[in-house]
Amino acid sequence: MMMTTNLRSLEEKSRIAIVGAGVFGLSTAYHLAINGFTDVTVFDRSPYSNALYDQHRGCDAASADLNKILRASYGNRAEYQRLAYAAREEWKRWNNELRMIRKEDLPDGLEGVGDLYTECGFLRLSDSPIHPLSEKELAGLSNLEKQFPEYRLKNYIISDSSEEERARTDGWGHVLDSMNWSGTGVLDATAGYVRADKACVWLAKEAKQAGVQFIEGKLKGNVVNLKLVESLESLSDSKIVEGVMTADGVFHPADLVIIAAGGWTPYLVPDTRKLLETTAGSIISIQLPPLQERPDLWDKYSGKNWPVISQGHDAQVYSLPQIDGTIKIGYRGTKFTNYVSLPDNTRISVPVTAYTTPSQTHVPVQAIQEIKEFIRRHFPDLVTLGISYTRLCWYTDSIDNDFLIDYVPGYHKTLFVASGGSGHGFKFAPVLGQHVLDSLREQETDLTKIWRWRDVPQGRRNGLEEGETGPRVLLKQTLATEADWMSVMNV
Ligand SMILES: Cc1cc2nc3c(=O)[nH]c(=O)nc-3n(C[C@H](O)[C@H](O)[C@H](O)COP(=O)(O)OP(=O)(O)OC[C@H]3O[C@@H](n4cnc5c(N)ncnc54)[C@H](O)[C@@H]3O)c2cc1C
Repeated sequence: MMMTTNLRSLEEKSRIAIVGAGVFGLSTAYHLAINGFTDVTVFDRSPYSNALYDQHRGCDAASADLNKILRASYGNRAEYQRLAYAAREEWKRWNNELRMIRKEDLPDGLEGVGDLYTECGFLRLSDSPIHPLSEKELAGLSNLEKQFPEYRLKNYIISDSSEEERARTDGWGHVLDSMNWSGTGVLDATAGYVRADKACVWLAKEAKQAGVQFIEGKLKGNVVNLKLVESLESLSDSKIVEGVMTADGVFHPADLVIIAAGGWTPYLVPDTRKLLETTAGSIISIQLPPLQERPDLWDKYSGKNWPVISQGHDAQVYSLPQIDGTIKIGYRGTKFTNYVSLPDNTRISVPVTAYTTPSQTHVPVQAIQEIKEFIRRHFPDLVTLGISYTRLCWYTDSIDNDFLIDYVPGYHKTLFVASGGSGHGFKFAPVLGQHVLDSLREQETDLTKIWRWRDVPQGRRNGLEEGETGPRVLLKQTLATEADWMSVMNV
């Protein structure tokens, strides 16, 4: 068969296969469908957007999580600030939509969910007299204040712990008092948290209603290969993807394949390996005693009384308010990598699926120690409760923290990548796909420009190589031994 080398054009009837049902895949699918695309299929090997799946166990998707932070303070990155506020409006709209649904009509998995977005505020702490924000971030704040008057009104910079300062925090002083904390901090009362797992269920439901097909499961949803047009496979600069192969041996033809596979993206698309690297963040949970026993703790740590709190530059350790009695605390100070050898002798970092009980050893000791210190200092009333579970959560870091959303060069517009969430992608779930669509249509905007395929800046190449010292460490070198694990886990 003669193959054309013309670029494929995107049409509403194009067969589009999306690999990955995290927020990048789900949001893209949803926005394609509501914009008239009629043949969109999402593949995922973990059916975690399905209400019946236990979100927290055995799933390596970054999006499958209890909650995520929504904030708009983005250093001096006005594009993300604007996008975060646009997303915030949509999260509020989703809240309203959910509130309008009668209890008995709520979709499976969303029973009793309440709001998807809770505006509880975000308090960033530093113990040093130096402000917790860098100069760059401070410049960003003043930029935000200029653009968003609401932000100016609801952003409190606390430079000491005086009564007067506390009085200026609109009632948030009780949090500082309870933490027995004095130092510098910034409280952004226009931020909060979103229910991550529930939002995926909601977005998947919306996408299905708009006509998106889902193929999920270990075999039928597991994309093992991109199928290239045979006669062109040997010509490296002239490839056409004609569909995906799943682990059950079925070939699914497609005019366009969108890879939104989170930490597995560099594995599936070798071309992305210079731009993306998969690294782990560590999460622990503390389970409060049952509500009947300790209503005071449930109340104190609920989003109506308690903000998201972080400490250190770039929120090295952070905690979120309780959900159903679970308090999540994360550590992001060191990036942990998991390099494996591929059959072609390249080595890349890939996710380890890790839901662990306290007796297992999958979270780096360093992370646990930093988190324990954070708990001891700021949550003295939780110390005796101990850690109920630990989990690695896999980031897909791009070289510059900007997402990677574009056609992969050399595939005649049959292969597209939507990934590189770099630890801050979730909050954009409601609006992200809209901008992916701009990229698909090759419309140049502020966002498509920063997310497009790019060259690795000079001198940055080594930043993505194995074994780099400093803030990136090989995971296997950092795990606790079974013998010392139990003592590490006791707060
Ligand atoms: C610890 C942690 C904390 C974070 N905190 C925040 C936060 O507070 N606020 C915020 O905005 N963002 C946060 N993020 C970032 C955010 O979670 C991510 O940017 C976002 O969830 C990435 O979504 P994704 O769709 O790219 O990937 P994922 O959610 O990882 O989804 C990828 C999907 O692809 C599937 N997949 C992979 N390979 C295949 C295959 N071969 N076949 C079929 N399916 C496949 C996987 O099963 C998975 O479901 C955090 C991330 C981490 C790790």
